[in-house]
Amino acid sequence: MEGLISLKSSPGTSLRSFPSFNQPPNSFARRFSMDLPLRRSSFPAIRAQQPGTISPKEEEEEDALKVKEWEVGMFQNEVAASQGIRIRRRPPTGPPLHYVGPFEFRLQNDGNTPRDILEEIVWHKDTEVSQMKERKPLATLKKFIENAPPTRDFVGALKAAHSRTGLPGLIAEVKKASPSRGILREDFDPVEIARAYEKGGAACLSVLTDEKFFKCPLLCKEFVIDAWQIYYARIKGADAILLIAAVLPDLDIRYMVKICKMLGLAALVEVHDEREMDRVLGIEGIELIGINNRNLETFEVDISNTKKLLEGERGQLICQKDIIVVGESGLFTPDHVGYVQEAGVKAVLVGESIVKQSDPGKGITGLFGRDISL
Ligand SMILES: O=C(O)c1ccccc1NCC(=O)[C@H](O)[C@H](O)COP(=O)(O)O
Repeated sequence: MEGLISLKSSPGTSLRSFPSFNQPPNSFARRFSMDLPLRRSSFPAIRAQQPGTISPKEEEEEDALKVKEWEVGMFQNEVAASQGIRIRRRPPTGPPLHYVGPFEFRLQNDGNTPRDILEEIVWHKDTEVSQMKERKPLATLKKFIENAPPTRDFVGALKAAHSRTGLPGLIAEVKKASPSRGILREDFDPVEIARAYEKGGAACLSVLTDEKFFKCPLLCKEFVIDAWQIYYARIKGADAILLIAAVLPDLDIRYMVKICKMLGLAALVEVHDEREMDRVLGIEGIELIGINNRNLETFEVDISNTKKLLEGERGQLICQKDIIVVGESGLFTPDHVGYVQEAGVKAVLVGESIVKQSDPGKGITGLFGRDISL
């Protein structure tokens, strides 16, 4: 699965070959009719496994909301915009990334050109997922899942690390490069780095999900835009998956969280500002919230963002709901870790500061100011 490690455009493929090229925008109707059953009664598996997570009244309200959205024919971008989401989904004409021959080109305009890196990533992901779904339809993935080994307890591993060390449980990120920082490590051996993290005391790993060599539970760090990706991550060995509130409307998050539960995956729901935090706190069944200190549209990093989002009523609600908060991005020193811990996080997700070290395991000791493997 392509993730943060390989955020490159696919090699010169013509937009004509993309199956979704001529399809209408990703309306809820089209997407849910393809990926997920709509009606309440068509969710027996989810309901059977999740007794009591949602009251009948809430279910009715949820269904009414869905039907309403279908009736008024709201497209996903409109629903998303109404929730303050600035990221738009890929338009049917797609981004003008590929030109076919010297004489064919498309005029760029605001509607068919991504506004920022996150939007570009999401649009690219849309074409990539469409292609992958053609090769491996959902029905095929479901058959694999029937025989897949059980998932490891991602949230449990973070809690255990926190109680063992008194420090935030570490999700150590294996990444070669990032859009904001470029190449982080030339001699990139993901298996070796992950082993060093494990030895250095990481509770969990954030990594591409096609490797199965580690005891630590794995977070599939992806730009999830389609439920298909969750099934795919599960068969590739993920124990948890990232859902980004800046990209996904509430309804998508709700359904995706349910799918994660059904598949035994933890969902790390990532927020960056107060509005996203409030949206996510309004969704039932969320166990893990990541506060990203990096603005994914501007790349600005500010670790005081974690503190800001955990102050006052939001922090109290998070405690009441027993949600584990993960402080993400821009953590380089024991002071940084102490600062976000003081703000209320019980786990941290760290990439750059440890992946760049010649011994990433020792990088963890440097980050926490002591050996956390003991
Ligand atoms: O890191 C980026 O440049 C980036 C750009 C666009 C979308 C996501 C991006 N990064 C994801 C992350 O937030 C970080 O990989 C993760 O939180 C670790 O951050 P750090 O410790 O600062 O490497």
